[in-house]
Amino acid sequence: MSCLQTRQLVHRYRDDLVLDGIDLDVPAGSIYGFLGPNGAGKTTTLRLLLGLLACEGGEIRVFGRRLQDDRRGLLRRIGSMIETPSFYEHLTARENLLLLQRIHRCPKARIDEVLELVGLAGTGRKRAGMFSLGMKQRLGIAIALLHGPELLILDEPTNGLDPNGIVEMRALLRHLNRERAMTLLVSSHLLAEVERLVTHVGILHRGRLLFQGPIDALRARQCATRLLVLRTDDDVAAQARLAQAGHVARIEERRLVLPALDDAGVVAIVRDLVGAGIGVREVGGSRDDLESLFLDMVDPAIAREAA
Ligand SMILES: Nc1ncnc2c1ncn2[C@@H]1O[C@H](COP(=O)(O)OP(=O)(O)OP(=O)(O)O)[C@@H](O)[C@H]1O
Repeated sequence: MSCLQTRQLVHRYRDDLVLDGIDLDVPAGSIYGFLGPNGAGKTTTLRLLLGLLACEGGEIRVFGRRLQDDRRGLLRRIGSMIETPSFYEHLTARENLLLLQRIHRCPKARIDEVLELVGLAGTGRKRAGMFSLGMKQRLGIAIALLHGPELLILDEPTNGLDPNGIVEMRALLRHLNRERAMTLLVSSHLLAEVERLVTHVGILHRGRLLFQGPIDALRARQCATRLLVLRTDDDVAAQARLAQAGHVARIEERRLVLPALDDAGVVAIVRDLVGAGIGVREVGGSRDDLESLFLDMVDPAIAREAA
C-alpha cells in the first residue's frame, strides 16, 4: 500500500519547468531515499507534498486520500524538516518543544519521550543556538516527531554532518522506521550516504524520475550493467579471439570492454588470450558501486570521468 503517491506532478517557477510529471510511490513502512543532484527538484517536490507550495498540476495522495480534500487532517499525520531545522536559538531544546507542545496540544510527557528518542535528553540548560550541527538536526527531528506523525519527510537530514553524525542520524532514522513503524521519505544528493539505510529509492534528475523501486532492484540493475575492461597489446586480435569464444567485446579508447564475467570466466579468457600470443596488460572492471550507477543515470559524462 502506498503511504504517499503523486501522479503527473508538475511545477513551474515562472516559465521554468522544474518538475515534469513526477509519479512518486512511497510504500507504507518503507524508508524511501529521494535522490538527485543539486537543483534536481527534490525540495520543490517535498514542499508540494507538504502544502508549502501550491500544487499547479497533477495529484498528491497521502494515506490514500487527495491532499486537497483534507489538507489539515492529512498534514497532521506528517512530520517534516525541510532544509535547515527552525527553532528559537536562545531557548533550550525542552523550551522549544514546550512552545510547540502547546500549539499541537499533545501531552507534556511527549517532550521527554522525543528528547530521549533523538538523544538530546541530557542537554539541560544549553541553548539550542550553542548546539553542534548534528544536535540541531536532531532537535529539528524532535520537533517533527512531537505530534506523533506516521510519515516523516526529511530534506537532506545528513547534510553537513561529520561521518559520526551521519552514522548516528542513520541509526535514529532506522530506529524510527523499525521500532516506531514510521514511513520515512528522506532526500539526499548522495546515494552513498543513504544506500545502507533505505529500502526504496527514487532518482530524480532535471525534474524527471529516472528510476523508482526497491534498492535491491537498483542493485540488480547495477549488476547487469557491470563491465569487464581489458588492456592488451593487440586489441583487434584479442577482439577476434574473444569472438571465437562467444564474447562480444568492443574496442573503446584503446581498451576492450565486454559484459562482466565471474572469476573463472575472467581466468579462462586471459589464459586463452595469452595462449594465443596476445599480451594482457591489465584486467579491470567498471566501478561497481551504486554511486557510479547513479552518476551514470544522471550524468554519463561525469560517471566516465569518475571511473
Ligand atoms: N523559489 C524559487 N524560484 C525560482 N526558482 C527556484 C526556486 N526554488 C528553486 N528553484 C529552482 O528550481 C530547481 C529545483 O530546485 P530544488 O531546490 O527543488 O532542487 P533540489 O533537488 O532540492 O536541489 P538542492 O539539493 O540544491 O536543494 C532549481 O533549478 C532551482 O534553481
